[in-house]
Amino acid sequence: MEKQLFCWIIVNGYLNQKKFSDLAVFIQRAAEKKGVNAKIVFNSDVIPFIAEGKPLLKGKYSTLPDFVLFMDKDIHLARHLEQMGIPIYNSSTAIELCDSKAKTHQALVHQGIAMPNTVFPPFTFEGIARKDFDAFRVIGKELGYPLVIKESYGSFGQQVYLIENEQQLIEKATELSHRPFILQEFIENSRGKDIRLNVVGGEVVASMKRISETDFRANVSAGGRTEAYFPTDEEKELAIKCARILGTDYAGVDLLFGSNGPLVCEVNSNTHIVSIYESTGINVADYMMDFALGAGRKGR
Ligand SMILES: Nc1ncnc2c1ncn2[C@@H]1O[C@H](COP(=O)(O)OP(=O)(O)OP(=O)(O)O)[C@@H](O)[C@H]1O
Repeated sequence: MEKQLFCWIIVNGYLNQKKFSDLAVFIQRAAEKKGVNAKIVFNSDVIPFIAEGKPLLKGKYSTLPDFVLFMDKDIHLARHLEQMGIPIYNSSTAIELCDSKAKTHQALVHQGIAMPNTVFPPFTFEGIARKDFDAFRVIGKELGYPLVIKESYGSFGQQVYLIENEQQLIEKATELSHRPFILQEFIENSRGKDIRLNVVGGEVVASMKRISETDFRANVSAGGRTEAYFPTDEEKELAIKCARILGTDYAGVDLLFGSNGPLVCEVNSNTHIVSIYESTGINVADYMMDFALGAGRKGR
């Protein structure tokens, strides 16, 4: 009899526990349907450490998994598991590139990917460079107003700000002086709407449109609603290309409606697939499981 496979679904143990638990249970059900024994593991419950030059784990577990679906952004844990020889999806490199909006845009820039004009402002962790507001005045003139500030590390639209004028720009740059961020031209044509394309193993498997009547951000947590969406070939191609360049096995690729075609907004390595199921009836977790089960044979 074939040995039953055992996987971990790793989710964040610190933030919004309910949201991450719902996501993990959703994936766990998909695993069970395929005969895989899946355990939900919070990143806070496993501690990577190096002892006598070897990567080891301490924490609440008794058996190591055959593979891991990594739905968190804990890059050190992800890399540590790889160093222990455990196959993980997505890879730590892909997670790292998606986690930082600055790194995502820089990874995509030479690859013919359409994106909003984007600026990487002067930055030091001491906040010194931010005191040079002349640079921001130049950036404001270059991008025009309104413009968008996005903290490099953020989710659910909570660290994305619409800046209407120079005064607001200086205030926000001061407020964020110790946190990395990027600035972008505001894509007026996409105000309050965007699309999310879920790409698994190089194919678009589900898509939805997010719409907000009240906020420039289309995020559901910012009051947006979702509906099923049928992407154009151009949109699909762009999403697949972004997922491939960033090395993701599965990704939620967000696109904006540019006036001359789709523009990449960002790429999520730990995409929340429950709302896309609710609006399309498509269970992305089934595809993710198939990918993980087949990846050994096909290679990444
Ligand atoms: N340059 C832009 N022009 C117009 N709207 C934008 C722009 N960038 C972002 N938005 C809007 O703001 C929302 C949040 O931005 P973004 O996706 O980059 O942040 P996030 O916090 O990572 O969101 P998520 O959790 O959905 O991944 C987008 O879904 C989009 O509706």
